[in-house]
Amino acid sequence: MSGRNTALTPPADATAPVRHPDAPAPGELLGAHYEHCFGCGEDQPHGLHLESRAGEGVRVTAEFTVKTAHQGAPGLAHGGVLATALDETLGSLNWLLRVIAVTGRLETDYLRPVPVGTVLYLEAEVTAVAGRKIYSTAVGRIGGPEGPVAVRADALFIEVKVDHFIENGRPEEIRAAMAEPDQVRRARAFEVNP
Ligand SMILES: CCCCC/C=C\C/C=C\C/C=C\C/C=C\CCCC(=O)SCCNC(=O)CCNC(=O)[C@H](O)C(C)(C)COP(=O)(O)OP(=O)(O)OC[C@H]1O[C@@H](n2cnc3c(N)ncnc32)[C@H](O)[C@@H]1OP(=O)(O)O
Repeated sequence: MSGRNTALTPPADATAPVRHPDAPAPGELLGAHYEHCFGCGEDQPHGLHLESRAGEGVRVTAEFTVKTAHQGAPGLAHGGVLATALDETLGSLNWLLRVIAVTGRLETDYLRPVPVGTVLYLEAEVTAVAGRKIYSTAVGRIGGPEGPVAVRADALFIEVKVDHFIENGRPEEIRAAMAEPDQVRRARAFEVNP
């Protein structure tokens, strides 16, 4: 094995990301894109209830509190749960670009154990865009927003059309989401994974 996968290195013709003019203002909470989302959904009892906030440029911050339900080893967060928190934070960057995109690749480094009860302070930014490919990176700190880095990730998101969700999602949930009377909530439900 020889280090990072080259699929996460932007190609030579990649460009700097551009914050959409209608992106939420820095400091604004982004809210859940779908109430049943495992990462951010407020009506998802098993979820992480991660809250992301717009930053400057194409950056976001988020906080995730590690609960007893998130354990892998006794008293420590499960690595897959931490990967989910990183994925969700990285996914919320798409809101600032105003594109719909799904995770194609997510590469995670675990640098320090994360005990139950910890608040993980996450920051993510888009580093480059090449056609449908969105390159991004994230860190998760413990002890405070300036604390030591416990986890980090690099990711490649791929832009998709809303049809991606309608064609691939289970009909029951698609119908329920389409029936949502609030237009904004209905649109946001299809921003990420079914
Ligand atoms: C209607 C509303 C409008 C408003 C929208 C506004 C804002 C949206 C904002 C906010 C979102 C908010 C919050 C998000 C929160 C959470 C995030 C969680 C995200 C997830 O948890 S999401 C679930 C897991 N995710 C999947 O469920 C994907 C399954 N997968 C597929 O559905 C396909 O696999 C797909 C679509 C990815 C690609 O398929 P495809 O046929 O469309 O495209 P294709 O294969 O041609 O790839 C095109 C180029 O990407 C390269 N590429 C592709 N995959 C790669 C990989 N893995 N590694 C390296 N490179 C890869 C190719 O090499 C090619 O590169 P090149 O063009 O250079 O050749």
